[in-house]
Amino acid sequence: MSFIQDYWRAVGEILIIWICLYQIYRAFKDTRGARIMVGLALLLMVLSSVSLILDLKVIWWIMKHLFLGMAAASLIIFQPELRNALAKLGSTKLFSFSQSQTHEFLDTFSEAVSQLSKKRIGALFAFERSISLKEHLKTGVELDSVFSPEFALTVFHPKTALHDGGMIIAQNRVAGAGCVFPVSSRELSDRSTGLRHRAAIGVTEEADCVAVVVSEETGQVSICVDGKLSRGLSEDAFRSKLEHIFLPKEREHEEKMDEQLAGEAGDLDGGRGNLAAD
Ligand SMILES: Nc1ncnc2c1ncn2[C@@H]1O[C@H](COP(=O)(O)OP(=O)(O)OP(=O)(O)O)[C@@H](O)[C@H]1O
Repeated sequence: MSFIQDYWRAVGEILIIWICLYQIYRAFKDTRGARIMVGLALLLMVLSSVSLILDLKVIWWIMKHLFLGMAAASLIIFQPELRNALAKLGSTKLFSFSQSQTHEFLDTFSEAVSQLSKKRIGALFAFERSISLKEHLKTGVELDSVFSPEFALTVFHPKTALHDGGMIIAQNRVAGAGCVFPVSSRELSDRSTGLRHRAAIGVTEEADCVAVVVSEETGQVSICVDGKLSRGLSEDAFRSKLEHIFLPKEREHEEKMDEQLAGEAGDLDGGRGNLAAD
């Protein structure tokens, strides 16, 4: 009986450890520090196995202490990702605005992006969420203005003083422009990715913000969340992605209604088919 209890406890422990390790792997696999950590872990595993098998006591002792060092190092290497994850845990509300206010803002914002794209005016926006973007505000000019398409077109016009850099939007207002965002140094599949797009990736890797890029070269519109860039979005796809991010509940509800209506339409067609067969 006690053997079975011990057996299940061991199985449970192994399962819990694997689930935790897998979740940690999933959360960090695309991050900048992941390769360093995987390399270090592999090196430590090989050295510890060799020292255990050959009974090399001094190396084993060093390995044991290095594990502790690695845990401390991971806190430093993954500091932005940990900050992000903890902020997500701590925040329950991303927008302190009513759904209708956010809806209105998204309409205005989509209109601005569409005009920027048609006119091929390069632009970069970062939407602040639970992690403050104050440190990036300091690199540009702090503002506190109502957002409008005309405002965005003026700021990003290539002949204005503020066009270089990104605009920060916080609480549906323009908090600053001409801000310098951290540029991601990650290796990207598309090697031609320029600095504006890399800055969008970089700032969303460091904070939980959402970045929107309009390419000056192609007019393409992209959204970046958690360092993942969705490029070349059509107007509809862009709008729907924005709603998914900022109005997730409303979007879910709409999708459910669509599915329900499609289902009902299918039932009706099926019914008609049966009647015809009869
Ligand atoms: N770190 C940064 N933070 C904010 N904006 C930046 C940063 N680096 C570059 N930019 C903006 O990007 C512009 C240069 O973009 P670049 O052509 O290198 O990028 P891109 O991704 O190819 O964009 P595009 O498709 O618009 O040309 C700069 O003029 C500047 O306004």
